[in-house]
Amino acid sequence: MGRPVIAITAETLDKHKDQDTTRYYQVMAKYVAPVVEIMGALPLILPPLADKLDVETLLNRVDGVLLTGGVSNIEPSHYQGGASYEGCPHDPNRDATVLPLIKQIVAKGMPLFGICRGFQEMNVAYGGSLYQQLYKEGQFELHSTQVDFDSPVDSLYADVHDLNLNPDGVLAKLCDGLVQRVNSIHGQGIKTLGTDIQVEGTSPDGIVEAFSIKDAPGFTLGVQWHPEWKPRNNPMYLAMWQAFARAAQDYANSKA
Ligand SMILES: N[C@@H](CCC(=O)NCCCC(=O)O)C(=O)O
Repeated sequence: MGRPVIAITAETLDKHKDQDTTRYYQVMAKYVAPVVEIMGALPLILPPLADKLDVETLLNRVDGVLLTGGVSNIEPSHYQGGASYEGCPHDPNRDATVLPLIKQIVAKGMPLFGICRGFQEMNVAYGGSLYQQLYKEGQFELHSTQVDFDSPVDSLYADVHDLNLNPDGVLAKLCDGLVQRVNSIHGQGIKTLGTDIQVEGTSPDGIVEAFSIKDAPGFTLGVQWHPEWKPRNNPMYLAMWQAFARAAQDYANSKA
């Protein structure tokens, strides 16, 4: 059997405003590494081409999709969230590419794994909404809601709070113990849950940290933290990549 192919969503980086000749489509290497090194899959970087992307060909060729994290935030118009706060970074190309894809991936039974921005994209695609600035709510101090990317990476990505798992969920079945530790690098968070979403885990202050899609025909998992960060150092992080790998291999085999 061939190795599965995993599409990995990229984000837009414009070196010069309004000049798409100096545009980059980029993915941090930490998202590619577990796809290659743990999953043994072939990574395919998916540029945010919006309606220029041939979705039918994409969905016929790949065996799983990884929705990456990203500094930019989903435009609040996608979840009736009012105006953006001043200076909020956006990536409209990424929104226009990823949001319409999500339900199609799930409907095909194709494995889907969403991380941080990717997790938020899954919630919004299913009709949910986000807090634009978690720290302004005053009750979610557990989260590094004003992320300082200049701090040393090992402290930026350190596990900082508990995760309470839903004992009936798919994530709990992958883990040894119902309380885990996770890192936290996000300024936004789930306000209302989309439809057909099963909560898999929450932080002690009540933020939804992990979910799956109810009754999905294939593997689905979205998480607010970063399991791509040193996944071999945290048994739950590793188990999640291994579960995604098994699902993608099964999906690839089913097409053969
Ligand atoms: N912008 C959103 C999502 C947070 C997120 O994906 N952070 C990733 C940062 C870069 C990385 O390590 O990949 C929010 O702020 O909530």
